[in-house]
Parts: sequence; C-alpha cells; structure tokens
Amino acid sequence: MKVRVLGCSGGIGGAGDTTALLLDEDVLIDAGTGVARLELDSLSRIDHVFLTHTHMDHIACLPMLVDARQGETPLVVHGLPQSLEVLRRHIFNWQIWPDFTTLPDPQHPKLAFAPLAVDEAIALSGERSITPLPAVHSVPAVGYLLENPAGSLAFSGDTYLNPDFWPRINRQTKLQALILETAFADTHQPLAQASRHLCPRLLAAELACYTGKAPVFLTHLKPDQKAEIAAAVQDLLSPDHGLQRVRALTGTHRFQW
Ligand SMILES: Nc1ncnc2c1ncn2[C@@H]1O[C@@H]2COP(=O)(O)O[C@H]2[C@H]1O
Repeated sequence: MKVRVLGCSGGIGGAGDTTALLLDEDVLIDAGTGVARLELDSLSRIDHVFLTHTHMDHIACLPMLVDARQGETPLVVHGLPQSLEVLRRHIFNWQIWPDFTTLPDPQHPKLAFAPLAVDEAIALSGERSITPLPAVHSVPAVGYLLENPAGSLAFSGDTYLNPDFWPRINRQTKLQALILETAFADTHQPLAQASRHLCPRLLAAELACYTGKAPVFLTHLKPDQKAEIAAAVQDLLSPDHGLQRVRALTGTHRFQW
C-alpha cells in the first residue's frame, strides 16, 4: 500500500493544504484542499473517499472532485451516517452544489454514499481494508486504520483525548506509522479543548497510552502555531520522557508497506 500526503495542515496559508491522503491511486482519506494538487487523470482514478468528518477543511474539494471526475462508476463517499446526512442536507442540496446522487440521471449517478460504523472493516481490492476507528471531536468523527497483509497505518483524524483509540492501536503488531493530530499549541489549550483538538501537553497524555514502537507523525498543526507546537514536541522528546520518533508530517510525505 502507498499513502501520499496531499495535505496535512490545520488551515490554509503558506505552503499548507488541508487534510487529504491518497491511498494508492483510487482511495482518498478526506478531501481537503490538498486534493486540488492532483491532475485531472489522477482525480478520475479516485473511486472512494473515506471522510473522517464533515468540517470544511476535510471536505473542501469533495464537491469539485465529484464534478471533475470522469468515469462510468460513481464516486463512493464513505462516512458515518450523520456525516452523510450533513453532506446531503448542507452541500449536495442544489444550493451549495448540485445533488450528484441523481446526476446525470438517478440510474447512473456520479456520487454514491456508503454509511460506515466504527470497527466495521471495509474490504477493498488487492487485499486492502479500511477500518473506522473511534474519534472524539466537536462533530461525529472517525479515524482510520489502513491495512494489508504486510502491515497497517493508523490515522487519528481530528480528535480530542480518545481512550477508545489506544486498545485498538496497541493490538496492531505490524503498525508502520501512526498519524496523530496536534492542532494547537499548549498556549491555546482552552481553544483546543473547546474545539476538541489536541495540543502537545494532551498529545503526551495520549502517547502515554501507546505501548507500540511505530513512528509517530503529527498532523493538522494550525499554520500560525507550527513553530510553537514543534518546539513543545521537542521538549516531549527529552530522554526522561521516553518518547521517540515523533515528528511533524509534511505535505509531501509518502508511506509504503
Ligand atoms: N469555540 C470554537 N469551537 C470550535 N472551533 C473554533 C472555536 N473557535 C475557533 N474555532 C476554530 O474553528 C476551526 C474549525 O476547524 P478546526 O476544528 O480545525 O479548528 C477550529 C478552530 O480553529
């Protein structure tokens, strides 16, 4: 499996694009502004989008992807039932964007919705599977475990303290990487808590629950707080803390296993 980071910033500005991970050529995890980096033929090869949640920084490019994509089969958007209802009601409602579940005609739509549930794995071609993981955010949300027989990669999605996440991660014997959000700096902890995100201090509490050794990559850093978050994470890496191999994800990173 290959995962190419198209966007991993907590906002726009500077070189950052918002969350989008391309799994092989046919699956997107979230559809933030990073999707706009892809050429038309790459967009047309995407068959599935797995959404963590419906916040704009994770769906910004979804409407235009549906319209741009060429192909006979619909783009299948997977999400929690509550997330799909939000998309129907507030995005694909003919006012913000056309309802592509009925276009060009209801028998041959460009868009289909597929509800998912935490812990229910979705099998994909090539012995790949994607399993929704619990997340704790200000709207219904999930993370994802991407898996093939050779290993797995876990992505927290946007989340606050998430005790149900760790037993599932600690069971992974072939985890290649752990992508965790750390949106805010410690000086913004009240906002992190209000908006259900982590800051380095809360990240340290989360990582204390991790018993494995996979490298940890931080995502969703707010652009104006990147330096402060990075400095705090360096402090977390002091020898007495015992944490190692924690670094910020970059918008060009690729994983392969
Ligand atoms: N009280 C608040 N609750 C939630 N989000 C807020 C609040 N105040 C400001 N925000 C910002 O709104 C953003 C929505 O997307 P994020 O969850 O990435 O991050 C959130 C914060 O940057």
